Amino acid sequence: MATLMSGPTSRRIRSFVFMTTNAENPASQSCVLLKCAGQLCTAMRICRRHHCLIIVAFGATILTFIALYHDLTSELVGGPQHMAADSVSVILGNESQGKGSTINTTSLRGHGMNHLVLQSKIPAGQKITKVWPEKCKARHHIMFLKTHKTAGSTVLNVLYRYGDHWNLSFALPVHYQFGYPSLFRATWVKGHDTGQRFDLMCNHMRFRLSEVKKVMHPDTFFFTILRHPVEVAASAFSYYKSTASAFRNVSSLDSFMQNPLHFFHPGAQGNNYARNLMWFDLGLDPHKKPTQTELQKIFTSLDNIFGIVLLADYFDESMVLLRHALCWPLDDVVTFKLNSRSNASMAAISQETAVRLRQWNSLDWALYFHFNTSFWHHAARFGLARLDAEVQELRARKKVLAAHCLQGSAVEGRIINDKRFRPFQLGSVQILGYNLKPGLSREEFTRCSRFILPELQYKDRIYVRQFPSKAQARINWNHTIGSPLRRPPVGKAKA
Ligand SMILES: Nc1ncnc2c1ncn2[C@@H]1O[C@H](COP(=O)(O)OS(=O)(=O)O)[C@@H](OP(=O)(O)O)[C@H]1O
Repeated sequence: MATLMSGPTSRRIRSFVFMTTNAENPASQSCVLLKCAGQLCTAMRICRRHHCLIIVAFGATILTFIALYHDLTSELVGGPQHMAADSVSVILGNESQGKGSTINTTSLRGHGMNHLVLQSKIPAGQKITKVWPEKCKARHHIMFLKTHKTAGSTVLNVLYRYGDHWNLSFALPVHYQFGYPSLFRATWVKGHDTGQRFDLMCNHMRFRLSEVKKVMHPDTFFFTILRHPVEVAASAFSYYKSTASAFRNVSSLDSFMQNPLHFFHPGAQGNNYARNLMWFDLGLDPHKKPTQTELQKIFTSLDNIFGIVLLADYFDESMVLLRHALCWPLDDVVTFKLNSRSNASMAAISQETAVRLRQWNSLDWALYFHFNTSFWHHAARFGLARLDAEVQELRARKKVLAAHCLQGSAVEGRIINDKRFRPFQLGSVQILGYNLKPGLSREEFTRCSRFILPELQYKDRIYVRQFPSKAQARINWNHTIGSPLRRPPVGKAKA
């Protein structure tokens, strides 16, 4: 995060000084100088907070001095140090138009190396008009509505890692899930009877706002994720083939869509997975077709509840917008794709079936259409060029992390050596997971494992942290998917 403290000072060298704060260490503030000469900008940490205030107080003269002698100054104020800010966006304006018209995002990263942490080309004829973002505070009160088959497990991993790191409290289900497919009830949250309000909530549920509010803080930020309904239907068909009664006696999605009403009986076991699944998960009535006016009312109400609705189909863009909405560092939304099907488990969808699926899931289609539009409005407000630049940066970091942590790409469960990283398998569909690179140090193994730990294992880990006295009784330590990464020392956990 950065707060602009002072503007340009000289014609030859344009400089900005701004404060940075570090989401990982809010107490550490420092002062960063962004110096642009010609088309090249460099950013560096120049001093700590109190020096920054002095610099700002004395204004342009000192600033220019620093800009010219920044190497020397850097040495004087303590030499190379770890950069506190994680990213700074520079908004560029067209000189002739005067106002900012182009947006460019650059990344300000420290590696504990020398002072040079950012280099960015500024196109000819443009000038810096603003340094972004404005001051913001990382959100720690969050409710993620995890819809089914929409990349929710990957988002969940982001939240688990974040909450784990900051020791935040999670609203966890008393049993396996929050009573799904029934509408959510606050009494299904473990510890609700203590009157505790939780920081994070993110497990599958059928959404009911009034009940969720009972266990969450009043300033909770709500978000969810949707996916193209044809993709959701295809994923749900293979995953819930034996769970949904509508799918059980049909060989393929094509055959199902030839005559869905022959197989589908509303309300029959598991059939929430077979039609308008996202609509259902949002707590809406799948048996009643709303009028246009009712539909608009529903959308307005959802718009008011959810601060952002992500799209699995634009996952990286979603992560960037999310991290800005939450005021989190970019590194916190770096992910590996979790819970994906193997190629062998995927069947091609014919054009004809895709059209039928859209009609069959018309409520999901209406939802997706509405939130796809609002997503891109959100993206446009953020700035498409800025978004694109940050998406590239996110992908680059993902690549570096993968090269560091992973042994190859995602593989079938049976090929995963360490049982703790095997994802839950349902029916005959193959769900992929990862092997970690051999030879990682203990710290690196722990760090890397957080990114690939499947949902159930991570939930158990958090459960152990949050309810140490209950954990041993609840968790089957020898279970292939249930054992946590580090078993608590014998004798510490009480039944
Ligand atoms: N990062 C990213 N980008 C795009 N798509 C992704 C991503 N992560 C997961 N996925 C896909 O999401 C599907 C699994 O969704 P969920 O994790 O929500 O499933 S579940 O309801 O929790 O079982 C599953 O889809 P299918 O492979 O089509 O089944 C995953 O491949």
